[in-house]
Amino acid sequence: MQPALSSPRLLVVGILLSLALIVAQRLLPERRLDLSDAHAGNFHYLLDNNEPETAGSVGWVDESKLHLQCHYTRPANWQACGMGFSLVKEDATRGIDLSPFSSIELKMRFKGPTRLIRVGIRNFDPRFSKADDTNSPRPHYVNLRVQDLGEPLRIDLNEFTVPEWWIMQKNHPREYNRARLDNAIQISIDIPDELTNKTYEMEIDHLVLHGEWVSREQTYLGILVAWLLGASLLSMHRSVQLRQRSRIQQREIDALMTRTRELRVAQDELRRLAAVDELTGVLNRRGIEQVMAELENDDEGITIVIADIDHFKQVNDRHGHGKGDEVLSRFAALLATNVRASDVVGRWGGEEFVILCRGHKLDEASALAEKLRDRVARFDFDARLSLNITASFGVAVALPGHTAEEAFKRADKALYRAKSGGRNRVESASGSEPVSTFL
Ligand SMILES: Nc1nc2c(ncn2[C@@H]2O[C@H](COP(=O)(O)OP(=O)(O)OP(=O)(O)O)[C@@H](O)[C@H]2O)c(=O)[nH]1
Repeated sequence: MQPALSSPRLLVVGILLSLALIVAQRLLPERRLDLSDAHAGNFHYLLDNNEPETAGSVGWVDESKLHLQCHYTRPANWQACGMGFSLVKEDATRGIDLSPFSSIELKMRFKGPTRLIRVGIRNFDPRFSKADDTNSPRPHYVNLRVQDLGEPLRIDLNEFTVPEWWIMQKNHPREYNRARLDNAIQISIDIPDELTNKTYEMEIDHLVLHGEWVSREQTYLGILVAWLLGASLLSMHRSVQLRQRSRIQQREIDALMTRTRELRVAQDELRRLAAVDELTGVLNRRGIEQVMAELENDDEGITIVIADIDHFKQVNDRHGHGKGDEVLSRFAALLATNVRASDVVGRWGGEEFVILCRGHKLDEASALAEKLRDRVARFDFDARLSLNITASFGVAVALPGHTAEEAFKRADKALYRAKSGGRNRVESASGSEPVSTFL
């Protein structure tokens, strides 16, 4: 199944969102600050000299304070003709950060015998500017040709430069002379020319700062950061998912291994049960055959003792089949407890049992059979009934390299002799040769 947060789907969503942001940035309305708007409470003032009465006249033509005329009648130390637009409110040292703005739009009319007018921006820099020194805020200027003033002009804020005369005059460290408009307190328009005995008139139609609410650079940076953030979140999400998946897989592997172990134990138990006689708990015929096959390959040879209960039919007849079963169980237990741990006891069938021992010493095997015979004869199989039984034993050995099957046949023949010789006896097959067919 495709996960809800699939990578291709996220990629498409991310691309669409990025495109939408780029388009939205372009469609956003402009940031505007109209300094010529008479109703916006902007403060305009005249740029003139200190003694306008004596030196001439600079004044507003009407109450809009956007239209001025100046005429100096005699030269003075310092003269000015222009208007200023204040960018401060109560605190004269705190202006406007113009970095969100990119340009100034200016439309004005001008009359007078000069070729250039000057647009200036004063930036208050607390490192060296003083509130009571109007020349201390760093000036930035752009000169405009009078002949270009017929049409509205767009002046890029990057065009403004710090004038040399100010740099010379102040002698500040170099970094103070760099153009910087982060705390602009005034924008001015004036005439950088000879003023005496000349008449100038200027009228501002509009003076508007333009900028973007969110710049293109900010938009692209935002998109880039969002992509990086998204990619990191996605890779974190994926790594958590992978870790969870690997934990689940590990748990499944553990469960499988546990199940395999359980199955192996159950299989071993089944195998064991398949080789065990249900009534007596010793090996059954299948189990005996397996052990015989294993011992056959042994270097030490194999000893086979066959034990057969005498007249067992009478036990069943006299005491019932249930009692007969009990006797069989006890007989098996008696054999098992009287042989070595390395010997194997099994029930061949009915009342016939087999003891398999490693080695091929016939006298030792006969002694073992004799011991068992004696124990059986003296064992009380039921205290209440005083049930005593006897058993006959046939013994044979197979030398290394000889088959157990052949030794088994000889042990069986020996057992037959024990039975026919009166029972409650041990008979051993002489040697280890194959049994002749007429025996
Ligand atoms: N209770 C019981 N009896 C069994 C079982 N298997 C075989 N028998 C009985 O064992 C008896 C064997 O009898 P026979 O083969 O005549 O041998 P026997 O009576 O022991 O006589 P000999 O072997 O000649 O001494 C039969 O009556 C079988 O029914 C068993 O699992 N339980």
